[in-house]
Amino acid sequence: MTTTREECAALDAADPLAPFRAEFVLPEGLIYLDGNSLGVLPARTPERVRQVVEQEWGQQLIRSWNEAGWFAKPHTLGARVAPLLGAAAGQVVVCDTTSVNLFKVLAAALGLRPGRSTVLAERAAFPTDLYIAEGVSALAGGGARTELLDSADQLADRLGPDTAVVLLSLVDYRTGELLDLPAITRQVQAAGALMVWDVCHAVGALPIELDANGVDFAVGCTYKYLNSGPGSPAFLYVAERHLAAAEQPLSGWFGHAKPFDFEPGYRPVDGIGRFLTSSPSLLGQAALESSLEIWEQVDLAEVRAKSLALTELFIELVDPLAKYGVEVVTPRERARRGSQVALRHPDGYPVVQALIARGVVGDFRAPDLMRFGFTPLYLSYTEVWDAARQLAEVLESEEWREEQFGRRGEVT
Ligand SMILES: Cc1ncc(COP(=O)(O)O)c(C=O)c1O
Ligand SMILES: Nc1c(O)cccc1C(=O)C[C@H](N)C(=O)O
Repeated sequence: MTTTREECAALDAADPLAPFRAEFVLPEGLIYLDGNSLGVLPARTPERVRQVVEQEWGQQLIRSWNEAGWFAKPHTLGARVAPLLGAAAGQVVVCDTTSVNLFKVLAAALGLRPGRSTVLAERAAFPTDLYIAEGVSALAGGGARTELLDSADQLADRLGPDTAVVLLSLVDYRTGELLDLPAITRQVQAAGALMVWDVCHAVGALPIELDANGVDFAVGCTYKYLNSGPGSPAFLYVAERHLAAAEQPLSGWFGHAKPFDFEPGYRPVDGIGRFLTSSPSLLGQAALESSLEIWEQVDLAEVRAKSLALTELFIELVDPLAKYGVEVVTPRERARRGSQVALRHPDGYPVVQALIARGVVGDFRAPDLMRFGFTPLYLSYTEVWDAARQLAEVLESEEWREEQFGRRGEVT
């Protein structure tokens, strides 16, 4: 028995998260299934950004560094992101980008494991993570190198006395697979290595328990499920027990013990502040501040429950599309699934383009994956039903073959 549109409407009527939809700007007639790449605009954000521009910058000018709390923002925002990560305060700062933060924590982690020189990472990781790991390994000296795993399942064979750090994404950006954070963290630490999680595709999509699982380091972005806008500042987490000894190489003045003493030598401040480098981007932070006001009202258990229900519904509705060559790549087991569904199709690129032309926005990742992100705060069950129907129509009509939708292999 397939779920009907009427049943979806009933699920929407009973949805405890439904009121949050009014918090977001959703373009008329669009079903947005790409919030796993760029989250939508919160309705309250333009006003908050305007206030920072016109009031804090325009009127208060330089006084805002103190009076509007600009200096402290990396910390105050870090403390507000921390609950989304299952982290006590004092271990999270908001700053820079995911790539830059990854550079800092990987270098710090390598420094905490002298005598060990291997970084293990998944071959299928989001490429910037691998590029950064390569860069850090090259700079670390001592023959440090990054080695790639075909999957995290290989850890049992590959962890060894030379493994310094393991870097993994909690949710895979392509397949949407969710890894077992508690078990993997334990396994890595049992081998004497340190665990770094990239939580870009997990934060705001499901509860994350960094402290409870003794994670060493984590990094992530705020422009996906957290809705803070393109290029909004990222965050990093360093477990309290590492803060005294951890050293990061981007030793800019914001990480200095006394930045306004303008000393010639670098002296890192105690605590998580040593992972800061330079002046924060206040406008991006204003947007994050605004979206966090929404997140502070959200129960992450409800988000996870709805996320699983939405992805399950979509999988159920697209399963019959196997007759058009569609294969569900995302794990069906709840415990192994993040908040997106990836479908394999040899002509995934033009199919996604045809779907976008119909007002259903997903995306495509080479070589053949169509990705659909499910954001519980602003997506309804009915929209998921409608999106699956539109996909079925695109495949049935073969309209994706039209010239305008391009061909496989084109870049999005
Ligand atoms: C898993 C993952 N890590 C890192 C990044 C890169 O982040 P940034 O460009 O903000 O450094 C992304 C997305 O862009 C991502 O999906
Ligand atoms: N960060 C992005 C950007 O600056 C431009 C285009 C896309 C992105 C993304 O976030 C891509 C995303 N991480 C992905 O999962 O593919």
